[in-house]
Amino acid sequence: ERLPMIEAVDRIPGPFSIPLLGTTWQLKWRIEELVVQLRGWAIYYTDRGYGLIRIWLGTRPLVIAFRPEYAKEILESNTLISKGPEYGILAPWLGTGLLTSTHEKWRRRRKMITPAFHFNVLKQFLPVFNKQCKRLIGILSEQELEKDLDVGPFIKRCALDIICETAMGCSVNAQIDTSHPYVLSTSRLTQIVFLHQRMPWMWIDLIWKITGYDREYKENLKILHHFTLNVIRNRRSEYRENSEELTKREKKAFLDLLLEMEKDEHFTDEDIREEVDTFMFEGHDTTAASLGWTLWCISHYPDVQQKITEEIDTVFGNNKNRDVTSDDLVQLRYLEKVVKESLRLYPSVPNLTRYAEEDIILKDTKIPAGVTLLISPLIIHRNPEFYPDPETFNPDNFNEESISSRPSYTFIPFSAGPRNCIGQKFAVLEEKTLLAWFFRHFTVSSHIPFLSNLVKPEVISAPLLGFPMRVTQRQ
Ligand code: HEM
Repeated sequence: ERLPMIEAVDRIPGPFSIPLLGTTWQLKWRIEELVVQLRGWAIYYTDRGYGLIRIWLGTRPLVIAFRPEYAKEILESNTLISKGPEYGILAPWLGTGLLTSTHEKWRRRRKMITPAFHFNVLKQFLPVFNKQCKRLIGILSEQELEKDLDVGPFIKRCALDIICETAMGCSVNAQIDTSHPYVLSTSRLTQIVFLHQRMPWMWIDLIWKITGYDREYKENLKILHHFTLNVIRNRRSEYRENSEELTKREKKAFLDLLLEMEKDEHFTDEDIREEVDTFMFEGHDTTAASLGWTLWCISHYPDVQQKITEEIDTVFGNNKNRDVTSDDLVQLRYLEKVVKESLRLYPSVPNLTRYAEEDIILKDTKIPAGVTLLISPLIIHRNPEFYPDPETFNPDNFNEESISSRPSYTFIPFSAGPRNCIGQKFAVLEEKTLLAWFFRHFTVSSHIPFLSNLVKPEVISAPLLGFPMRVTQRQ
């Protein structure tokens, strides 16, 4: 019964494919070249009037939507809410938490968890943001600043500390203890997940096992789950003993909010663990990548940096060490455009997928059940039809007039529709806070050509060269 599906898929245009290997043999091996190749196809097929192309990953059909109007139709759909099979590798780690669950379970959880991301809740996290960003500034100041510094790992550990404390209410102090087992396992797991997604032969159980990845994956998962479950159990027993006191507590982590929701719905430790692990997974690498790219962009655009520091100095005067407040963040409007523009050029999640569980019609194309639909923010965001000079970093792209001149779904770093990113406000607050600390203390510059730092579209958009730059203390 695969035959009608194969026929329907092959009615969609796409590069030459052969049985079994599909298009895989044509795909560029180096991941950063793959982006260039996909963009090439996007231009070739859109010039010929197509909005969709198909490729075969081995025997798995993938239909790529290059244009915003297709992205809109897919992402707004209330039925296309399941993720593609490449999320399968995340199942042992994240269970069926918010990112990976579907249907009724996802709907119920999404409704329950949404209030935990309300602005008033997020505001409570500012002290955590401030504490960790201040620590980052201290650590950066101690580095040898006479030569280029890769700021990536520093930012990543700061983001990890922030998400750990806001999600679980406890600290792993990754910024100080860089070899904490939880920190090492988290980063190794992300690498292994990507490796699995990228190499179709790893989908064969036997190969996955004999190469040793299966064992390594499980070992790291054990460390990670052990840690999260311990935190949850301790917290839960605190609640049992002293629930009133804790309900009144001002500084609450997401975990506390989940424990409070228990009154309405019984959660097992595992139910809570999958949500906490999901926040941990989704909530730090994404933000760290975005911040790294933002600094990369700024280090190449001194005029933008000038405007940022002027705005920051207007808000903070020369008070370098005062905590950032939510009022400050509202005033940092130019900085917000900078963050958005860097998410345009370098969306942390380069590709999104949905799985067609039944036959559907997209515009006038039949998509048979079994197809994975892929939307690439990375490619949509660099379409010259919507962004005249797409590879130039230009925060003015986010002036009101520019925004209103573009069709919808031309800027989707947080996805859109019912399954959009629940943490987007959290992410922007965190990023602005960190940048407000950073640019009160430092400036950045670079002698490496801007566009030579190609994007590696891994689970997140990783930089080919890291984020090396010259960091200078401000006088
Ligand atoms: C710059 C930072 C971030 C970016 C670019 C980003 C991007 C995204 C994107 C594109 C999706 C949709 C994924 C898909 O459809 O497969 C998503 C979902 C999600 N994000 Fe984020 N994210 C960021 C930060 C965060 C943070 C800080 C949190 C939590 C504190 C978070 C939690 C989630 C969750 C739970 C989902 C799943 C939502 C659902 O399916 O209902 N994200 N994010």
